[in-house]
Amino acid sequence: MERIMDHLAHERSKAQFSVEEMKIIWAGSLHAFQVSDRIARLVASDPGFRKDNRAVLSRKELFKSALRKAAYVWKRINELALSEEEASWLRFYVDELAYAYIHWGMFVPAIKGSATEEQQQKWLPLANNMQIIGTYAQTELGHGSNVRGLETTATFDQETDEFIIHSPTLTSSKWWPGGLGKVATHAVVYARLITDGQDYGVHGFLVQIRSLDDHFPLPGVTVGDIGMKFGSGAFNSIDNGFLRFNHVRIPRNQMLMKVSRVTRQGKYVESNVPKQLLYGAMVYVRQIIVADASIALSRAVCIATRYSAVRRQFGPPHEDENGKGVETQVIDYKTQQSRLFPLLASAYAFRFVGEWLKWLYTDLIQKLEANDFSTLPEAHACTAGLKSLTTSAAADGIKECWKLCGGHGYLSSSGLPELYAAFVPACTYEGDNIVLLLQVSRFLMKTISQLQTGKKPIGTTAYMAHVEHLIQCRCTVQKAEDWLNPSVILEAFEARAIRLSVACAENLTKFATPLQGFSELSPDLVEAAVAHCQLIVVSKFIEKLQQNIEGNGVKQQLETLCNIYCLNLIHKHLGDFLSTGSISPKQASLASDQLRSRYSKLRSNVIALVDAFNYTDHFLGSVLGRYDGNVYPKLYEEAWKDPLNDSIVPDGYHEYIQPLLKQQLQNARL
Ligand SMILES: CCCCCCCCCCCCC/C=C/C(=O)SCCNC(=O)CCNC(=O)[C@H](O)C(C)(C)COP(=O)(O)OP(=O)(O)OC[C@H]1O[C@@H](n2cnc3c(N)ncnc32)[C@H](O)[C@@H]1OP(=O)(O)O
Ligand SMILES: Cc1cc2nc3c(=O)[nH]c(=O)nc-3n(C[C@H](O)[C@H](O)[C@H](O)COP(=O)(O)OP(=O)(O)OC[C@H]3O[C@@H](n4cnc5c(N)ncnc54)[C@H](O)[C@@H]3O)c2cc1C
Repeated sequence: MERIMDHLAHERSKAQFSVEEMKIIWAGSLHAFQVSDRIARLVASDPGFRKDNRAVLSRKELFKSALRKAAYVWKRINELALSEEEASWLRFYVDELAYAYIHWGMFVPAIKGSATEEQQQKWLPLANNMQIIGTYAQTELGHGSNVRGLETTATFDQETDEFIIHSPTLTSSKWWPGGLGKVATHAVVYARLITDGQDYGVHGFLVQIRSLDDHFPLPGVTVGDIGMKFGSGAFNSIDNGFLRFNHVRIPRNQMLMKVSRVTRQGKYVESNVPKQLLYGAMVYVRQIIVADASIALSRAVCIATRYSAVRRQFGPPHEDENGKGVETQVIDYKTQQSRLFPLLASAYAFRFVGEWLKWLYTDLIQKLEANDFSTLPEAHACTAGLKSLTTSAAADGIKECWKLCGGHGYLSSSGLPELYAAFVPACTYEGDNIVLLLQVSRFLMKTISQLQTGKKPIGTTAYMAHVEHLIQCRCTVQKAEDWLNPSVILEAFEARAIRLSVACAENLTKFATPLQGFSELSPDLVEAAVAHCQLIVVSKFIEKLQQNIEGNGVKQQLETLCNIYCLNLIHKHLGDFLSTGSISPKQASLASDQLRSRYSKLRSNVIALVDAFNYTDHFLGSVLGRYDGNVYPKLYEEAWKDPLNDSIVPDGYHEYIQPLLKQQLQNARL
């Protein structure tokens, strides 16, 4: 036991940089670090936020426990008079999915984004004080991705000045909204607006669905939970629900009227803001999900890295720091490094691109407030594309981390199965990842076609202005060290991205209609979108390194991580880089040499690099990822806690095992 604890301490002593300074870089600022650190400790030390029994709770117990915690969170927020920032850290570290995620993450933003000032003044105080609990009811049984295909109707009745909300078919039943099944009192419902017999497409409406007195559904409302979801714990603590309306009436002023409105006379009037602002809540949440992806991946990487340093298998006996003969730490196997270290690098890369995306979103909101809508298409493409790229990579990465931990990774107590089950739906919710990449490719094709009209591409597509150079340029790498030059890396990624996009644009012209071309070429378009999004991540990592980064050795570690992130992508997508002629086979081989050498350079710092995430043992929720590395005694202790070990002879022995054994005995005697 002592040896293992010493072992991680020894790993930490090998770090070549200031972990404390890196913690600040990871958090984003000294202030963010101090607040998050304080709240993380507060949560970890409060028995009311215990979560180690989640995997063995039944669905009903789990749901009730999530309700209890959500109420306790609210109580603590008020008792401690926490600021909005502190409150959101508290919800984050409690780490239990409940209705509050949708209430704060989607219901409130949807009101802020789509309601008029007057409507906000009425509804936001109620929502902010949790006097009403809201959900975001967009998806239906028959349609999720195709929002324009939603079937719920909101028909204006001029006589009573009301909308009649109705579910005309089974497939129009709302299906999936979180917090809807058993908790929400109100919902932002997306429905087709019909007035004067004309269908004006999908709009948002604020609908009360349950009584505020006894919590029963209001007349005409049928509502319930859609059932168990993948994995134990995870999303089963939340009540994703179904909802059907039978001619439910709401006042006209409960249509969210920022984008367009219906007058007392039933006239449909558009405002001067683009109709896409109706989808504003999705842009907001997609940006948050990119930050979630870096957190989910970094949690898994932290667990797998610490455990890989503790775990030993095979190898010529080494001497440890005390001169004892020991086997090889699995983290020293090159295969383990080549699977794990790129994930560590990705966690940092996603953190920085998430930080940038947050800035982009804030900038967008400021511009929208000034009636400048020019950056909306780019913000939509960036949030959609990066949500897709980072969640797919994080979900795959978490699964890889569990395999990196061998058999013990499969145990609930490793924390990895639940983390995976909780995170993998991020590839689907807030937009299926492929559907979102197709949105990016549509944006790219539009940008390319506009190049011919002389329109200058801006922001993340600015590189497209250099299309002629990027189509012809040749990568200058001659030796492995040349791959450490950021401008060489950037040019290779730009060349690959633009060549894939231009090839798609050229191929599209070969089809009878753009629609047909888009459909036939969609796999290629998705690849082009991935290449563009990876370029954004790479360029934002490189930009981060150009900032003033303080702290002993911190910048050097980030440079190594950036190199690993980029070179590993080249390695994984070699087909693209070679087929587009962005690099040569010889340069690809030099990139692999350099990648191997970066792994060796990173090795002594990896434990400190995961310590810099500053995750408490409570938040990690993993025996394998414990800070002290005291894995084996704790695994043994955890095993004893399983309810099956409550009795020595299991329940069912007398009914099912004993008769069997006795029967065999009788047979044997015969
Ligand atoms: C244990 C720890 C784990 C941590 C996990 C944290 C958990 C967090 C909590 C989890 C909460 C989950 C909550 C989930 C909620 C949901 O899922 S809500 C439902 C979300 N639904 C979707 O995302 C649907 C996806 N579909 C769409 O977004 C769109 O309908 C579409 C695909 C974009 C539509 O395509 P299309 O029909 O072709 O487009 P149009 O509708 O006609 O649009 C025309 C133009 O508008 C542009 N556009 C589209 N969307 C937006 C937008 N959001 N913003 C700005 N612009 C947009 C589009 O590109 C078109 O532009 P042009 O090409 O210029 O015409
Ligand atoms: C855990 C969870 C929580 C959720 N929470 C909410 C919520 O709070 N509120 C809410 O309204 N919704 C919620 N959703 C629903 C979610 O937003 C949708 O499931 C999501 O948008 C995907 O839509 P879909 O289910 O219709 O998938 P589909 O579109 O049916 O996807 C099925 C397959 O078809 C493919 N596909 C679809 N269209 C195309 C296309 N044009 N081109 C190529 N391939 C295509 C997809 O890639 C996918 O492989 C939640 C979902 C989950 C899993």
